[in-house]
Amino acid sequence: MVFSPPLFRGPGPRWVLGAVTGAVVVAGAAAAVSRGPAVSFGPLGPLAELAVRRIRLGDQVAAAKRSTGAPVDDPVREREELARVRRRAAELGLDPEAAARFFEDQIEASKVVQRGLLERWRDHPGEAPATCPDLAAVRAELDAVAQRLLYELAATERVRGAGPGCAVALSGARTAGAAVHRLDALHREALGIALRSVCGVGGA
Ligand SMILES: C=C(O[C@@H]1C=C(C(=O)O)C=C[C@H]1O)C(=O)O
Repeated sequence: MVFSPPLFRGPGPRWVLGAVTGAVVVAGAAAAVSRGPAVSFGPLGPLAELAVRRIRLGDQVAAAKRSTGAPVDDPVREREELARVRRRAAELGLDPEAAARFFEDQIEASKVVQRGLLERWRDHPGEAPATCPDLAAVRAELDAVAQRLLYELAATERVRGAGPGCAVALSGARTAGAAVHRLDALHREALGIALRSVCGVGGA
């Protein structure tokens, strides 16, 4: 289910706009939770959904690394991913460097989640997952999500260039994504990092 409010461009005090948007978002998200299916809010909703999906995959990466003892940081893998992002962004008519900066945020968000969870599981071993995901399989999923994120960046170029309208749309999408997926403080922090440059990621 997708809510698609128009971008607000009219005059009027910003706080009224923010309050109304916030109320609509929370009400919409709460209704969606009660009905169960995934929901995305507004024109940037799908992008926020994908960012949440990628952050959630960080949980599985952390579980895999907890079992194997592999470090959170893998600079070689990061470089490979960013090179691929630059290449594919250019194919889609996006600014490769801006797209790479957006993905640096996705990577940072994942590492914040991984470090947070590994610390939590070290201090409370009873909360640690019993299973050990296959890191290669999780990485294949991360790659698939990356491609979808790039498509969304391309599809939302106009919205992301809409100045204050972008900030309003992003706030709604982020709030709805966090509420619908019931993100805890750690994952909300990660979502903030993942989406912080959305309104500044330009096209070619
Ligand atoms: C997700 C991983 O952990 C880190 C985060 C990465 C990412 O978000 O793409 C890539 C490499 C690691 O620095 C991983 O090792 O695959």
